[in-house]
Amino acid sequence: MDLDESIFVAGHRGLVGSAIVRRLQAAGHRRLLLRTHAELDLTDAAATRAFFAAERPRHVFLAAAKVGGIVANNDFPADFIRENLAIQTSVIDAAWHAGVERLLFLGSSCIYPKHAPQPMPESCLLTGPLEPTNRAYALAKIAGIEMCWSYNRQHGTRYLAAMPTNLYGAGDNYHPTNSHVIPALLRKFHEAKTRGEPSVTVWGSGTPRREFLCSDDMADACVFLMNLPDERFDALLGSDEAKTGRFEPPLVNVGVGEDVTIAELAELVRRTVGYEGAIVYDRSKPDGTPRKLMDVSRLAAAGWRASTTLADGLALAYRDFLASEARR
Ligand SMILES: NC(=O)C1=CN([C@@H]2O[C@H](COP(=O)(O)OP(=O)(O)OC[C@H]3O[C@@H](n4cnc5c(N)ncnc54)[C@H](OP(=O)(O)O)[C@@H]3O)[C@@H](O)[C@H]2O)C=CC1
Ligand SMILES: C[C@H]1O[C@H](OP(=O)(O)OP(=O)(O)OC[C@H]2O[C@@H](n3cnc4c(=O)[nH]c(N)nc43)[C@H](O)[C@@H]2O)[C@@H](O)[C@@H](O)C1=O
Repeated sequence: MDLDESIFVAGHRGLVGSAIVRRLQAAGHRRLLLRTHAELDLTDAAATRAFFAAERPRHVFLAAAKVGGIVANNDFPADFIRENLAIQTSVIDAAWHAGVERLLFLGSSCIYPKHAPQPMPESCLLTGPLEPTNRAYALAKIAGIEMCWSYNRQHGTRYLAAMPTNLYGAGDNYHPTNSHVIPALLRKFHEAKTRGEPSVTVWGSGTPRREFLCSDDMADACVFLMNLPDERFDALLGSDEAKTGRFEPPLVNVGVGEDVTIAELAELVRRTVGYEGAIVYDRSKPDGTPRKLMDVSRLAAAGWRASTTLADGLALAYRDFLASEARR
């Protein structure tokens, strides 16, 4: 991406979108196209197409989505499937009409089967039943991958789908119930410390394993992928199964390649916050997928690795949580 080419970052005020903007600005990109949800509702296909026709972005990072943790996904499946299908359909189709050169669609590791082999390679897509707590969201994301693949096959576009593992970092959603586990635990441990409470309740059994990637690393991976030279970018676009007989969607996992149990994570967050009370488990809350570890060999072969340790990332995230509380 040249520094003067126009780049649309959809969802630029979110966890990942804001990190992508910081990363692009640090690299000197001068023509970022940014619209808030209020300025442009990406579920509105006509408005999205008009925006693309007027602004003609060359590159698109599709980081706008309806996003939430395990309980939000489980409680509002209709919202998750409807909004995500609508956003990605509007943006991918408008990008094609406007002649966008490259588009990066962000999915999620929950697209893979609940009992996928660990670590999960891209090739295990569509090989088994999904985790029920986020099946609606996962199916929307799978449809997004298929859309990228279909537009590439039919229209010769270059749309790549990147599947991030669980993310956290500056600008996260710290809602007590709708958020993901790291922002939720930062809030819970911090509030228990400041109120002098004897224990913190962690959902589920503590046994599920998760892999956590800092949003700044995620943004770095996204920009790395979009900057790959043509031949290496195109190698990630897979192949047309009708012609090759091979199931190779335009898909790349983004993760760190290591995971921890939720109990280990809770202990790390407890130490990060400096809370000295006990941890108790609420087994009435869902565990979700038992394990979700990405096979990141495809991305590593392309030349990218994560650089932030979980301990450093948690310290950064806790500082961000404190800053966001101070602004309230
Ligand atoms: N966070 C995580 O752990 C993971 C995230 N992902 C994926 O990464 C991507 C980014 O997620 P993340 O940054 O965490 O999400 P956030 O919720 O932090 O940000 C999403 C952004 O999309 C915007 N948005 C939502 N709906 C619309 C709409 N209809 N029109 C315009 N803008 C809209 C939001 O704006 P507003 O807030 O104003 O509605 C927000 O700025 C998503 O595709 C997500 O599925 C994948 C795996 C894990
Ligand atoms: C990124 C991913 O995010 C969602 O899936 P998930 O991996 O299950 O994400 P989570 O962060 O919400 O939970 C991880 C684990 O942590 C446990 N847990 C403990 N205590 C809290 C807690 O207080 N809050 C939350 N949210 N979880 C907790 C929780 O019970 C679970 O075992 C998908 O729906 C989907 O959106 C998706 O793609």
